[in-house]
Amino acid sequence: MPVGAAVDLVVPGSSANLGPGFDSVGLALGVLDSYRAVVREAPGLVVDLGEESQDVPTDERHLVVATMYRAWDELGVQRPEGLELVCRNTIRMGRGMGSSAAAIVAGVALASALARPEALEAPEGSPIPLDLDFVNDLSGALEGHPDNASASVFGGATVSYVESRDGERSLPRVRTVRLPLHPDIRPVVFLPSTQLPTATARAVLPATVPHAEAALNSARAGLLTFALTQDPSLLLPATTEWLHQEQRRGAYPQAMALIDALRARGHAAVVSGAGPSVLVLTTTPEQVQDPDEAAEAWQRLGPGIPAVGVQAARATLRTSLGERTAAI
Ligand SMILES: Nc1ncnc2c1ncn2[C@@H]1O[C@H](COP(=O)(O)OP(=O)(O)OP(=O)(O)O)[C@@H](O)[C@H]1O
Ligand SMILES: N[C@@H](CCO)C(=O)O
Repeated sequence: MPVGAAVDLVVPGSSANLGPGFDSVGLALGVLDSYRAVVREAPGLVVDLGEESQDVPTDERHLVVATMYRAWDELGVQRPEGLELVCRNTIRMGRGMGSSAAAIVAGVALASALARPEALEAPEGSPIPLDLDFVNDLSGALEGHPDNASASVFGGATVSYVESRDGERSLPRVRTVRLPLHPDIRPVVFLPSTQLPTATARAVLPATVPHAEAALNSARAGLLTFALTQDPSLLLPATTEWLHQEQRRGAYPQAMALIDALRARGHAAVVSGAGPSVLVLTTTPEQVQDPDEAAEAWQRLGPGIPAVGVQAARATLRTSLGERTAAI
């Protein structure tokens, strides 16, 4: 990989599950992480977390760096001796806003983009095309479930499924379709101050569910795609589910209390991903307020739904990352 190759990248966070679409349905959210990766002549790794940095390692264990190394291995590309990664993160970690999936998507996309000649030769600031299917496949495999990653890759609302585990490929193949979202749907997110690691939330899930409950869930998952695309008035019944929220209630009791209160008022409230954020899908966002503001300090966001996902461009090294990524 040539010294001087440089890529700027922006990737949205996401919500996952949306009720019955456990591990399959994703929704991109307008909360963005930005990265700059530069191949340096000086050997070694430099990770710049910025002033708002969250608590993550700055060596090869950094999730974006570790993913870049993994993606280069997968692509058969040799790692550069010198690498600088600048991170400007606004997706809060451990909240169910898809931070780890966005970091993995960023890592795969940065590695792919740096391996292309455009990363060195294209005019500064020009877009670098990405093989989004490759980014989606590897990101879903590394994350362990494709829902958040697919939304960060493609933007909008996504439904993902694994096509085969037949052993012909080293990775299962993730297939993703984008739903043509009804234009009136708006997300409202209630962000808590506390974190819940996804691994903890997954550890409390049962190994099996009764067949009758799986059948109920599958009906609502089908209804969810109709409500999201055709008829948002069905979002309340379409976001009822049987696979994960009740089973995790003990892991995020405040989130479930807020969801119960919002749903009792007719709002389609669900746990966002593995929690503990709460997502409400609505056509009347101004009517969605915390019914019990005293109970927990929720930060209310109206992030919008980006129509595109991860984007890369030849870095403009004279410009700071924040100024640059605003323009990608
Ligand atoms: N942008 C990032 N940069 C570096 N490491 C990250 C980043 N995002 C997540 N991580 C790592 O992943 C861990 C949190 O991941 P986790 O999956 O628990 O939360 P999440 O991705 O925010 O939530 P969810 O997957 O439910 O949406 C962090 O503790 C950190 O180690
Ligand atoms: N579908 C995942 C999303 C969190 O990463 C879960 O609920 O565990």
